[in-house]
Amino acid sequence: MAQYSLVSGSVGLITLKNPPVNALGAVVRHGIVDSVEKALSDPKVKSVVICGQNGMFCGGADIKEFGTDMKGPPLIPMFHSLEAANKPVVAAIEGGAFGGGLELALGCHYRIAHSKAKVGLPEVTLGLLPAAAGSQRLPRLIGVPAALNLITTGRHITAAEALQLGLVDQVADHNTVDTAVKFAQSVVGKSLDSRRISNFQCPPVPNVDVLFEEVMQKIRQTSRGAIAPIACVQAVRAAATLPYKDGLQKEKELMATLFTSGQARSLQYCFFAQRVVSRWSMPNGASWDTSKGRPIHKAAVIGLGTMGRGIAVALAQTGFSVVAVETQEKQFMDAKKAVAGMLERGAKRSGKVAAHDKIIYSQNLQAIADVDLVIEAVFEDMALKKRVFRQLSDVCKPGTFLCTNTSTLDIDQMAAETRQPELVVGMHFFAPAHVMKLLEVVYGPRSSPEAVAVAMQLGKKMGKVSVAVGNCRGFVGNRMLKPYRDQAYFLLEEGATPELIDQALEEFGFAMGAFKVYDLSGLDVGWKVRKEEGLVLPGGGSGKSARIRQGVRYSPLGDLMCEEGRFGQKTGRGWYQYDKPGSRDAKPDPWVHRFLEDYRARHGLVARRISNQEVLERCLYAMINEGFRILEDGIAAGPEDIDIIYVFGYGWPRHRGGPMFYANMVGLPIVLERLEHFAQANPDVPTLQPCNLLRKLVASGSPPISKWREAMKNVHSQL
Ligand SMILES: CCCCCCCCCCCCC/C=C/C(=O)SCCNC(=O)CCNC(=O)[C@H](O)C(C)(C)COP(=O)(O)OP(=O)(O)OC[C@H]1O[C@@H](n2cnc3c(N)ncnc32)[C@H](O)[C@@H]1OP(=O)(O)O
Repeated sequence: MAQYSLVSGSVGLITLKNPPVNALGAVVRHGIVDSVEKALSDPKVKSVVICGQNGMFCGGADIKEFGTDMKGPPLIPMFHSLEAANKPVVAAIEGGAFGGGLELALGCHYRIAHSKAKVGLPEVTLGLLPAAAGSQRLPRLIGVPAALNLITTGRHITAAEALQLGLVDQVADHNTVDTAVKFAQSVVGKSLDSRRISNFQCPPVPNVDVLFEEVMQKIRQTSRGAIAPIACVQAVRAAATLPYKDGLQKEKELMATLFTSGQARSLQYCFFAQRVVSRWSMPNGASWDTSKGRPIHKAAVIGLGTMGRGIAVALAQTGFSVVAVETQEKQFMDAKKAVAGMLERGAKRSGKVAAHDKIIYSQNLQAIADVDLVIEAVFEDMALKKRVFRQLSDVCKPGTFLCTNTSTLDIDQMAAETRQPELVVGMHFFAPAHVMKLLEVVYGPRSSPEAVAVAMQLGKKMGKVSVAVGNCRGFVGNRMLKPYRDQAYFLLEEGATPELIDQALEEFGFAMGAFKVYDLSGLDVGWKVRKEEGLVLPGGGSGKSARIRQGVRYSPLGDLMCEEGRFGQKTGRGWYQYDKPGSRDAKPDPWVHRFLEDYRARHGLVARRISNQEVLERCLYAMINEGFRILEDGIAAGPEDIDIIYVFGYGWPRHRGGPMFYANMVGLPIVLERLEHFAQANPDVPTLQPCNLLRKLVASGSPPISKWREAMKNVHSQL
């Protein structure tokens, strides 16, 4: 609702009330219309202030309404009547004004923001554009280049930046509503014509065509198939080149295309999924609302390789005191230098002081005796990790949380080496750990809810999107990656090239195809793991054993590449060729094509034409099938957890919602039918066998993804 009151004898105060963010649902819109009518018709009222309750102006249109019939007053006429009012209307922005909330403020004659408030037009992140005239008013107010930047990125800006851009008229340090009321009284009687933004001409831009062409080109390169950023550019272009009324018409047409698009549905799903996963739960019933964490003041990082360095930086930048331990002399010296550089660069980017004084370096494990939490990031070797956990258990004070950054290993085996296994959890960061947003928090059978709560809270403080998952090989992310990668290799055997597969995946929207990722992360990493698992045979093996291991289909292609010393970018040769070791510019390599042809000839394989569609179906459906198995096994609490892991940690295009949402969009019967087809053709690939949960969902009429958790409960109770 919106509450109306008369304050200071002559100011009509309209307070938006729709917790938690005062979104502009139908009831609020009715409230605004009624309140404005009251204010404008009351002769005692000389000016109007609009604010939001509980220190929050407005989070925008109510996203939950988008899938409904959206009754109630529409936003555009409402904002026009505010702008046309003959009494000054002032927006008092506390907390934030986003999307429709900022568009409401742009319909007002003046805007006053609290110094801690943020504003923005994040519609693009929801697959939309600011279609309540925001795409037309903002460029008229702050100019085309600045508006283009805000509208196409959706970024939230501070009140200080908004003031600098001319988006707000004043910044208040204390009571924003009081300041706005006084301000509203002070402008009574002043002409309002110059305050009605829709009357403004866009400030002229030299070479407007060149500017839009450049921006469009950049967006086409970076948007990876997302349509909303392109529509945003087109809408701002209309503002720059057309009269307001025509621009508004263009905005409406563009919005009509976006509003019902699959991309908008996917992005809005991601918005809510991100919030769903923060409300974690464990199979034993413990959850975010019943389990309290403990405050962490001082943390330690053990092992200063690539991951340990990033984790130490992320902790220090968040404000934690960190003890960074590395026992090997050379690594220790290198790490100190590297961490200092990372902190300097971070400080330069953020404009803050580099947090050097937050880190104490040590080569001695005794230095961590008084820390509250340890994150172990030593080499991915179980024997080593077990030894470290034994030592940690001896050295640390009782009650210290012991976390491991392992990406695949069994955290329960590490917990078994400690005196308090309930305090052990996985904190799986993604490289580079100070940049990547995802954190998998892994609980084992003995992890306490308190330990999970601590890791989840720590992740949140560090600005990570944290997802709680169960303990299994590879957890969620890496477990699902395996069948995807297996399929990519099998497709090479069957006739594809790395470029063909990567192109299909990149056109789908992945930041990088499977083989470019291999080259980036190093082919030797997986080779080492496979050797430890006893999968690697010299020369790739021969005869029957060449393409079968432990009874299932296996491609030795990755092993053979490593035998050739082709480890990827670091050696300047991998699935692609590079100008020099360390270079990132991947070029197709005729050597690889010959290598594949020889391999096929040796194994009697006849290359066939492989379509992009087959690449997507084989790689993605195999991955999705594993996702269903993960749900069936109770490793992830719901499809949202899997999707958020993939969007934030594995380059899955956000506008496709995540693998499980994508399966839901494609249609579960289609996914099932294709998996059955591929499984029949590849009986030696068990990961293509459709799993029970998928079959049961299809048998029960393919409920929408929001109902899968319920369906999963039934499956679990039947198992
Ligand atoms: C067929 C043709 C049709 C044609 C066209 C029809 C057009 C009709 C539509 C017209 C619309 C025009 C344009 C306007 C569009 C918009 O305004 S879209 C919304 C834009 N706003 C946003 O993107 C902001 C989203 N919210 C946030 O970023 C954050 O929530 C916040 C505001 C910064 C606050 O953050 P924080 O304090 O961390 O809280 P959260 O945990 O994120 O959120 C708290 C709960 O509030 C819910 N929520 C937040 N915003 C909204 C919202 N806009 N609508 C609904 N719900 C919202 C959020 O989900 C949380 O809920 P719970 O998880 O249940 O706690």
